[in-house]
Amino acid sequence: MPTTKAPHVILLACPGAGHVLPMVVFAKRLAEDHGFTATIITYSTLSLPTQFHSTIFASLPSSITTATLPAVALDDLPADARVETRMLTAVKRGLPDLRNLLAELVHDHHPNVVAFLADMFCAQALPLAAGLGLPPYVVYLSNLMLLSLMLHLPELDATTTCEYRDLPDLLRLPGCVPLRGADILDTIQDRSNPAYKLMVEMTRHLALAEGFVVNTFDGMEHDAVVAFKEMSDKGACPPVYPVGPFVRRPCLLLNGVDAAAARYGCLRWLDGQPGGSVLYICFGSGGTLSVEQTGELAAGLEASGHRFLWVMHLPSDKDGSAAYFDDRRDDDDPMSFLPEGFTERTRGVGMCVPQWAPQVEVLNHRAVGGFVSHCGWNSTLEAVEAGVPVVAWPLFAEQRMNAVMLEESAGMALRPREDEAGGRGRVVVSREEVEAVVREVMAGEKGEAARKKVSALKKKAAESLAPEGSSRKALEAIVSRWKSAPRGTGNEPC
Ligand SMILES: O=c1ccn([C@@H]2O[C@H](COP(=O)(O)OP(=O)(O)O[C@H]3O[C@H](CO)[C@@H](O)[C@H](O)[C@H]3O)[C@@H](O)[C@H]2O)c(=O)[nH]1
Repeated sequence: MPTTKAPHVILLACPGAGHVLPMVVFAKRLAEDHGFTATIITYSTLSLPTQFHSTIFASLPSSITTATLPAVALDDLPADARVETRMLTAVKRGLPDLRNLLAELVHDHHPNVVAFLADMFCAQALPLAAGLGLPPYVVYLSNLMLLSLMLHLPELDATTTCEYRDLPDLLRLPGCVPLRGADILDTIQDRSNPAYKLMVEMTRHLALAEGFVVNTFDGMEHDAVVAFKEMSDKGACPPVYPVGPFVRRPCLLLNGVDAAAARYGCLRWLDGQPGGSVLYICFGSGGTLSVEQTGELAAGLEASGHRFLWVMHLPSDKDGSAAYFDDRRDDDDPMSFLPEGFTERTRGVGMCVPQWAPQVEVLNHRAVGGFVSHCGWNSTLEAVEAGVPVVAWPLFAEQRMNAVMLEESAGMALRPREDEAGGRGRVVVSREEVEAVVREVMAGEKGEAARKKVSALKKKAAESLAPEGSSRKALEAIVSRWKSAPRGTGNEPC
C-alpha cells in the first residue's frame, strides 16, 4: 500500500449490502469529485459472501483501497439473538483489531487522514478514532428521522416506563411526521432484549461525532433539515450534512455467474414488456416473508393480472420477522416456496428471480411502473430517483417509520392493510388486499397521485445534486472543512 499525500478519509462500513453499497458510492464521490484518497474498512463477521465484496470493490478506482477486519467469534450469543445484537457485538469485539489497523494505516500509509467516518452502527468506534487523533464523523445511511430518533433515545429511555409500542401519544421528532409508538424502529420495541441495551449504548457514542454526513436531501426531508440546522446552530447537536442521494450507477451482483444470468435474464424480459406495465417486488438485500405471506402475495399478484418481476428470498417462518443475509445458503431455492403451479400460470405475465436483481437498472427500466418495497432507505431513494411509486411493505429495522414518511409526508406510497390471520395471532397482508393495492398502484387514482408526487421528488433529487444544489453545497462544505483542517500532525497514534 503506497503512502499518499492527498487528504485521506477512512470509512468504516458495517456488514450488509444496505450499508456497504452506499458507503462505496460515497467514497467514490469523495475520490472522483474532490481529490481524496480513501480506505474502506469492512467486517468479515456477518458479511456478505466474499464474492460480493470483491465484485463491488473491483469497481473502485486506485485512489480507494479496502481492508477487512478479521472475524470475531459470536457463537456464545443465543441462537435467536437479533441481527442487531450480532452486528453491534461484532463491532464491539472488533475494536482491538480496528485500533491496530487504524494505527498501522495512519503510521505507515496515510499521515494525512482528515476524517474517520463510521457507519451509524459502528459508532462505538468513534472514541477509539478520536483517541488516535482522527476527527470522528458518522455517515448516516438512513434518514434524518431515524437520526433524530437515535439522538433522542437516551432521553426517551430515561423518561419512558412502558414499551414504545404502547406510548399513549404520537412521538413528535423535530421536523418529522408524527409517529405512532408501534411504528418506531423495531429494534427498540422490546426493551428487555439485549439488542435494546446495545442500541442505547450505541446512541450515546453518536454525540462524539464532529458531524453527521447523511444520505438524504432537502427536498425529501426539508423540515427535518431545518430543525437540525437550528439545533446545531444552538450547539445542541453536531452539524448535519445532507449530501444524498448517493446515486449508484454500476450493476452489482451477488452470486457471480449465476446472478449474472438472472440479471441479464430479467432485464431482457423487461425489454419485451409495455412501458410502465411491470410491478417490481423486492424486499431489500435480506428481507423475507413467511411461507404463508409468500402464498398470499403470490395469489394476490396472480388475481390482479398485472405484470410483475419478483426478487425472491428464502421465506423465514418466524411470522413476518426477517431472516438476514447470513442465514442464506447457496443451495437454498426460494422458488420452491411458491404456490403449486404459480410459475406456469403466470408465465409471460410475471417473472421470479432468486435472491438478487440489478435493482437500480430495473427501477429505471421504462417497463417498470410500480415498486413493492420494504422501504429500506436505499431502495426508497432509488425509487425516488427513478420516479417510481411505491407500495410500502415494511418488515424490520426503521422501515415502518420510512413507510409512514413515504405515505403521509412524501405522498409517494400506498400502504396495504395488515390483518390478523384468522385470529391465529399472525399478521398478514391478505391476497385480497394485495390484489387491491396492486391494481391501485398500477392503474388507480391513488397510484397516479403517488406517481405525480414521486416524479416531483425525482426532480428535486436531481436538483439537489446539480451545481448550486443543496446536497452538492453540503458536500462542498464538509469537504472544505476537511481540506482546511491541519493535517499530518494531529493524527499520530497515541
Ligand atoms: O435484489 C436486490 C436487492 C437489493 N439490492 C440493492 O441493495 C440495497 C438494499 O438497501 P436497502 O433498500 O436500504 O435495504 P436493506 O439491505 O434491507 O438495508 C438495511 O440498511 C438500510 C440503510 O441503513 C436501512 O434503511 C434498512 O432498513 C436496512 O434493512 C439497495 O441499494 C438495492 O438496490 C439490489 O440491487 N438488488
